[in-house]
Amino acid sequence: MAAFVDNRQFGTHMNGVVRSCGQDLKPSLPLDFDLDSSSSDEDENDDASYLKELIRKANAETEASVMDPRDEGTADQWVARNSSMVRLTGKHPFNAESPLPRLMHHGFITPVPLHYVRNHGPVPKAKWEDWTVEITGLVKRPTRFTMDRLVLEFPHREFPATLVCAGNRRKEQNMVKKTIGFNWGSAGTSTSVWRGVPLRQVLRRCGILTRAKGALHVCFEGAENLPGGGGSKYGTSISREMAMDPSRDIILAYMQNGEPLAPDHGFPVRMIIPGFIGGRMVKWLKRIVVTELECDNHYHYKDNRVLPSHVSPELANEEGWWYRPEYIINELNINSVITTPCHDEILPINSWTTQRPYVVRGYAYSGGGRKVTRVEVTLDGGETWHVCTLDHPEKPNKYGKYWCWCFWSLEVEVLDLLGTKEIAVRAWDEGLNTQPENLIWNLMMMNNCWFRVKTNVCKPHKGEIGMVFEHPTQPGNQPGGWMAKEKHLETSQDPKPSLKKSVSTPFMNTNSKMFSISEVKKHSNPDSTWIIVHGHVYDCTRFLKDHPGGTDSILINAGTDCTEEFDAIHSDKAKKMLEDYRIGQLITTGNIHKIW
Ligand code: HEM
Repeated sequence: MAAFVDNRQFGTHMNGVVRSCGQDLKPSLPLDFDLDSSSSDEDENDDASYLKELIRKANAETEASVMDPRDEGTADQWVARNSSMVRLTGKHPFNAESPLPRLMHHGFITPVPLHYVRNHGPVPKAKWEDWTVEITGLVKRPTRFTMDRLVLEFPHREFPATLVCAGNRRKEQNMVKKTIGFNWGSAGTSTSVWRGVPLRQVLRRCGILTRAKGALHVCFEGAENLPGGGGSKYGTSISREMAMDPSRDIILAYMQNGEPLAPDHGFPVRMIIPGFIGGRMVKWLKRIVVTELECDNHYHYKDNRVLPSHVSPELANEEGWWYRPEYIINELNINSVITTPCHDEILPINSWTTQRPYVVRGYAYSGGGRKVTRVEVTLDGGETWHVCTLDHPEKPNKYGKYWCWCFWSLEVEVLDLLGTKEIAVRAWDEGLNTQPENLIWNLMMMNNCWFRVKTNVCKPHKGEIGMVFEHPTQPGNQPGGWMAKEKHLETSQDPKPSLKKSVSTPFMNTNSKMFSISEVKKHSNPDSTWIIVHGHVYDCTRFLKDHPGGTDSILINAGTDCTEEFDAIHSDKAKKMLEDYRIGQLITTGNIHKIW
């Protein structure tokens, strides 16, 4: 296998289109650049035909990206997206996951338009030829690389890696008690073939200083022009040990599934840190700073942490929980999900279906390169477990690390399914980590309890019986899932006011001025911004500049009823804050809108 891959075939990019620039492009290299040391141990497991085949398969069944009318009027109206993606934070910013069956249909490599997206703000309008990545801080040779220099001066690495948002499966947490995050279902994960230049080689080229000289952390800074949130850019850091560890395959990626990155995935360049949570893989990468201290960006501290269950946002602020290093999340935890049966699937019970086994299927992943070694399914609440068949389509790297999800399956007799109330799955990795039986609630993320699918008897047709399967939740504000039903049962039997009512009582404010919808519609600009939530009218004008979700996300809803979106996105704290902005109530054709 070639130790050094000539990148000149890649050429120059213009607005995401590859333009070959031939052999005459020979950028000058620094005098002390050591070609050999930067390439010899990195490229051994690049297997061109294996990667080509993965990419071919991923792109064989096209999944279109189109201009989505939902983006009209937002800063992202120029970004093409797949219309099946489930939007989790309203129109803007774009946070979305694929419907789970659609994601699974494509198997190992996810087509780019179906890859989950986590954006904190508008997508930067980047141009390949203008973009630079600056390497600075505790390095001997601070350098600003153009994209062409990055591509041409370093050997590339290319391999498949699964990305997971640390919030994957968060809606289950939110059903127990609202966290400060929005409702990810179980498709907050996807796999691509990524190509990029190794971070450690870039840092070595720039002469990263020694630990003794204080070079302990490597900070990544993106270009997002972010609203509120205490900082205008997304940023985070990892330790020097991780950044320089050759076994971790950390790259500055510029291609995904054989194409330049899509705007939503960080065009022209982003970090890929295999085995880590997506939140450390900064998109639209602008700067890498080597420092003595961890990155001081708002998102580095106030996001991507698992705090003890009793810690509320207020306590986290008062007692400084955000800043305790032991609660940071870097590597993914072990997780698995049942994908077949899918939610609402019906299995008719008849002489044909009972003659053959039903195949239960799903995905599993773990962090830090740890291989998933076992997946087990129980049909009796954990009394007995069936060991599933595993399919690991990836080749581990030369250090034995696994960066991708795997798939599992188990043949089950239909009559056994008929006798059960629940199918549950748990996975194990080579560190013998496994998933907890019950959800361990925390303020933010990393839910990995057993994934449970409930079964119920139903009548698919007259005179026929069948089984219907129910997943715990559905993503975003989509209704459905057994957790919602159980919560409803709990609250309807509870004589005390429900959580939702007790914490979301903007209505203690006795202002009862009445407004017609046409009056509200007039206030849809930055000078006067009104919204309707649950039949109440709010004037958000003075809050626009402070809104953690950005000015745009409120402005595009100004003058309208955005109850569904507001509820889907916000924490109880945010709902309480709304109280301060209430100015009255909505009149609907003579009736007062029903409250809550
Ligand atoms: C006065 C009205 C509003 C208040 C007080 C408010 C408050 C907040 C707060 C506190 C957050 C941080 C996350 C949390 O604690 O839940 C947030 C985030 C956010 N809000 Fe609002 N919000 C308001 C209106 C809106 C509206 C009308 C929309 C659009 C429907 C919206 C969309 C968002 C989005 C997209 C985020 C970012 C979620 C993320 O990326 O994590 N907000 N808001």
